[in-house]
Amino acid sequence: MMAARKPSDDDIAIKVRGLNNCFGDTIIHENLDLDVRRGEILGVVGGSGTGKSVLMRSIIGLQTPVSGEVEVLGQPMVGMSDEETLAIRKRWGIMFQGGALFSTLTVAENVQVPLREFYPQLDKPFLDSLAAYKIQLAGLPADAGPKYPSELSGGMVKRAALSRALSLDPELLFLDEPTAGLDPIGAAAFDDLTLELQRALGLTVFLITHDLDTLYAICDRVAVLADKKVIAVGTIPELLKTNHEWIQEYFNGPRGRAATGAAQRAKTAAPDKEDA
Ligand SMILES: Nc1ncnc2c1ncn2[C@@H]1O[C@H](COP(=O)(O)OP(=O)(O)OP(=O)(O)O)[C@@H](O)[C@H]1O
Repeated sequence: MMAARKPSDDDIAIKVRGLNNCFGDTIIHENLDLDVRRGEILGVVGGSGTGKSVLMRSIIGLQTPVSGEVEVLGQPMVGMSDEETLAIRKRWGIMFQGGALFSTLTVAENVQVPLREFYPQLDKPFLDSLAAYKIQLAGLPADAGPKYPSELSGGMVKRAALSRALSLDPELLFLDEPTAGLDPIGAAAFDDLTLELQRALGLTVFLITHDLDTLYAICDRVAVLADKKVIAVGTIPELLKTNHEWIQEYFNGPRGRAATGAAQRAKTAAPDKEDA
């Protein structure tokens, strides 16, 4: 296990500079800059269609930007050799929106997909035991392994997707709207799990969300996408000091106020809990 380190500007896991993306005539990102500190949970928020998923796809190399630089764990993502691409892909895990599990594979087989791709020499008993461990790590019961995604509840699908994202022991975890569609209790449980795993495994987490409770509960900092770029990055109290209309509406609207109240009540109930 890695020792917990305080995330700092001196240790950047993901660096994005001058990113430009467009589809046809539609500009999605214009000169977007972002730093994700190693060891932090960075929440990424923004209105629908502001380009959060496209940003994630640009970082992991699924979207070739028109221009700009992306560096992940010190590795420039443009112009990589095949070996470099494989080496960097081993170091991250991704949970796509909705889980994106293979419906014809069981949970255990889904978890084994990245393991088989990167370590084809592993034999079946070893793959089975690795999958069982990852399934347990994501808080699923052991009997979830042989089940198909269609046999799982929404919360279990998320956990299965998380266990697959953890299959390669990643340093970086990308989560695209992990609590979308979960009831509040399920969402809070998933947040707790994310935080627990992040702390225990020393992960850096890039977390796209619309869920204000998630931001308050587990994110170290929040990056706000608007006007085709990241308009602000900081802790929630720091963001609240900015005058941007969307930020004020988002955090000070009825849902934002409810989430602030809930976070304050949780803090009062557990005053020694580390600030998120
Ligand atoms: N492959 C594509 N081809 C054309 N347009 C695309 C493509 N992918 C995304 N877009 C467009 O880019 C914009 C940003 O999409 P993106 O999915 O990144 O938004 P988002 O901020 O993640 O939204 P949401 O919060 O609704 O998930 C949208 O207008 C979308 O329609």
